[in-house]
Amino acid sequence: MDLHPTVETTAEDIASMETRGAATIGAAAAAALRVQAGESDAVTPEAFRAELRVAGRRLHETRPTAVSLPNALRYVLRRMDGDEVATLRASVVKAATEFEQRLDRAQSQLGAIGANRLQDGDVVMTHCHSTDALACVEAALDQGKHLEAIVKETRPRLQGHITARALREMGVPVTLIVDNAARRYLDDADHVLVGADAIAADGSVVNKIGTSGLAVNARERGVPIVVAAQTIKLHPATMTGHTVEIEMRDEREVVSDEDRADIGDVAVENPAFDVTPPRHIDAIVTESGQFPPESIVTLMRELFGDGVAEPWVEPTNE
Ligand SMILES: O=P(O)(O)OC[C@H]1O[C@H](OP(=O)(O)O)[C@H](O)[C@@H]1O
Repeated sequence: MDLHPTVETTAEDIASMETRGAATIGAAAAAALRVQAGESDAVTPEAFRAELRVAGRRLHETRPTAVSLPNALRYVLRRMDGDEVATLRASVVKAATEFEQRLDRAQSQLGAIGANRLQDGDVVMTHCHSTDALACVEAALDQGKHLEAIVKETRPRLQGHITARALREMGVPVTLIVDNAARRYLDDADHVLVGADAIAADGSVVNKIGTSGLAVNARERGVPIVVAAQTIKLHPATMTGHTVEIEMRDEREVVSDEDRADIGDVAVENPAFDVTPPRHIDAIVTESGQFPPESIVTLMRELFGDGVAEPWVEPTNE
């Protein structure tokens, strides 16, 4: 069975974080399935279905935390339908395209909702780089509000630099700070605005490592913490008690081989994400409205029912 090279390249780019950010990963995975379907030379429907499932599995095994990835694969693979290769192909291509359109639409709807929380003259503190969070800022700017930003650099991968550049391009004055300076600068901030990689049924938010400490400090300083997250970030399996796996990345992201040799024999840990409990979050902004974290489970039930299978398992009841 041949996987299209695009699937392999997409998977490698996701694993290396060349392609990163929860929504972007989901979109890239859907696009890779579209290529696999479009270019497949499978001659039987069974072979075609099997090929798409293998592609889904390859894409899914790249990074474990951002639930947008399995949610995207599930969206596309569950709509794979037909008795012939041609119809199966068309169904996957259609679903992948539809998924990408929904993602874009959801992000702009979410932006408009999030923008209502931001007042003219406000200062937002950001952590990492979130396209959902930036959509809120962009929508507020479109409403004519003036905003400023304090941007945490976000060790070890420095996604704060991406955020700083994006905000500067929007015309927002940016102050870039090291992560350790966050508490000091919280007194100058009106909001902490972050994205999410996964949201659990109890309203816990899994986001870039450092988010939970920032949220605790923000609470203590009285600065509201807002999470901008499309519903694709809702983690359906947490409704039935599953926990979210936290990705552990290579220690060389934290310390170079040279520095490592210099320091000597120590353990280095590099978790990519942490969990912020619902009590430290003021609101989760989605395209369906903004929710106190404790009530997000209602939205999850509405969207997913009582639970879901893995994306590559053929549905039995649809
Ligand atoms: O979907 P959007 O809002 O763009 O990004 C959501 C989240 O994805 C990122 O993870 P990473 O940099 O891929 O590890 C950050 O944790 C960010 O908050």
